[in-house]
Amino acid sequence: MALTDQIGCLLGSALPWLLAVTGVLLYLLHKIFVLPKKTVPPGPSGVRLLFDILKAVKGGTLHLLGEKWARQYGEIVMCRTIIGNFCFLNSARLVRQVFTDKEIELVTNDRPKTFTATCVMYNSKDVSFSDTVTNPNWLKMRKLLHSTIKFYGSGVEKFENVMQTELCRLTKMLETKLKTNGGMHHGQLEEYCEVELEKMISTSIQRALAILITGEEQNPDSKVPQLIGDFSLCVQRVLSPTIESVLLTLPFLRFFPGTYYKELCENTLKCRDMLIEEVVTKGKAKHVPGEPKGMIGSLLEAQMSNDWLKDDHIRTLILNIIAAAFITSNELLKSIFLYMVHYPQVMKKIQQEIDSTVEHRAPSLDDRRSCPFTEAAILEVIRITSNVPLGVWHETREDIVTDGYCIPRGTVLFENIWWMNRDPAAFENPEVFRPERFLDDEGQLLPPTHPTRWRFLPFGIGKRSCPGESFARSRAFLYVTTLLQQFEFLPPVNHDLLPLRLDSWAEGIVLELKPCPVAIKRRSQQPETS
Ligand code: HEM
Repeated sequence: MALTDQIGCLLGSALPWLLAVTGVLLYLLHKIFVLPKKTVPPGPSGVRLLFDILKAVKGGTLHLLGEKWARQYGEIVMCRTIIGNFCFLNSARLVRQVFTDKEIELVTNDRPKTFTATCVMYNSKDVSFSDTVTNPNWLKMRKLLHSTIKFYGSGVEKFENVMQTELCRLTKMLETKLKTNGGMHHGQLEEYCEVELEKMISTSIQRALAILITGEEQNPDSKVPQLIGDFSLCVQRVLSPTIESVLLTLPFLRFFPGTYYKELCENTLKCRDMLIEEVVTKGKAKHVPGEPKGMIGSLLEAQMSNDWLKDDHIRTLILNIIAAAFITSNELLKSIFLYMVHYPQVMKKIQQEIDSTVEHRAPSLDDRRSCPFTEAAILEVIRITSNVPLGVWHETREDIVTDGYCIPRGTVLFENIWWMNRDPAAFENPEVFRPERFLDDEGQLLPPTHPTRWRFLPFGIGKRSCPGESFARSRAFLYVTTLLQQFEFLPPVNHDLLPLRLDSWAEGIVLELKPCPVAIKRRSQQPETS
């Protein structure tokens, strides 16, 4: 055999070995020099992990598990399981970086697939639970939703008038209740009575929302306020992590006779369709071009100049606004008044501020500037209750690298609002209810650029941040000032006062305060009603 043939033969038989060794070497080099830059974030692992997650989802305590892991692993926590990857973002710095960094924001702001979007939101045609992939009109819809809420949400005369009229109705109703139910309180005959906080607040918000959306006064037989409450409650149930995860995995259960899932889905769709009929179909029939009434009117007006805006889009926009505005505001207001009962000294300070600035007239949104303590108290309730504890979940569309860690494509991202508001590195003595933490030395509200406010992200940040922040805070201000101007909120006499304990709030994407009776009493220096 010629020498060249022998070399060829030798090389031929050694080639696979050469390739294998080179491959291993390249892999090791890659592992040593490239992979460290793409290290997966720290986090729990092992056989118990999936069990712990499922148990927390079932018990509605995923935010508490997130808190435990944040304490254990730090700013970023990754859980890799056979059902998917979950990543907890545990600081404002990191949340800002992941959701607003120009290099990655386009791939960190999608939503994971949900049963709610598919089933309730007409096959993902909405804003809250869809994204640019599932809904090609998402960006245009989000802008429209923002302008609709903004126009009706803050500083606008119409919003203020509607809220003041509704609050006047609510205070009159409470006065009538006081007159008819007056009784003994602390040994003295006084006009006080017990009210069910949740009923009082939710009925009032339902009415106000009905007027803002339809642009019409609601006569006593209008079905809209009740439907707003019923639909929102159904969405809150479907969206609870337990139900949502079961229905997402086994969607056929919604057709399974005799199950809670079937009943819940049927009720949700029934309420949705009745609400759409009352608001959108009837609103369309009454709409006069050029004379829009309410939010539905302005959406119908926008439809005339936007070919892409179909009826399904208008329906989902209305459903998104109703569910988001009702559930969150309802929970926030209930929590605020419960905190007032537990912290009478804070209630008194708010009342003093109202007495000295608003005096006897009806509070207005302009008064926000001269009532910094009230504004701070509202922010402090938002902080301490963190009632949207893990935000609305995001999903990564591609692998991303942040802080040197690699978060793979398809990972569900949780903005760990619950922990961020409890992190002692962000808020001193976080477990203490102290509105002053949002005030400067002169008693003025800290500006949004101040480090304390910068670390406070209860409404999210970036492309998916809550478009209803201003709406929610303006509305809370009008409720708090109007009711505290006229009433004291006290512990109930015939029931125990609901304690400020973790288990006083039930699970959900928005934590829900349990039934909470409180007593009210007319303030001794009675301001005039408007
Ligand atoms: C205390 C009151 C509220 C809180 C704490 C709150 C909080 C949040 C949070 C954390 C998100 C998710 C942000 C993200 O994905 O990064 C969100 C989204 C949203 N909120 Fe709010 N919210 C409140 C009130 C409202 C109100 C009153 C409205 C409507 C008028 C509203 C409408 C929405 C909508 C439509 C989204 C989805 C936005 C999107 O997916 O692009 N929210 N909210």
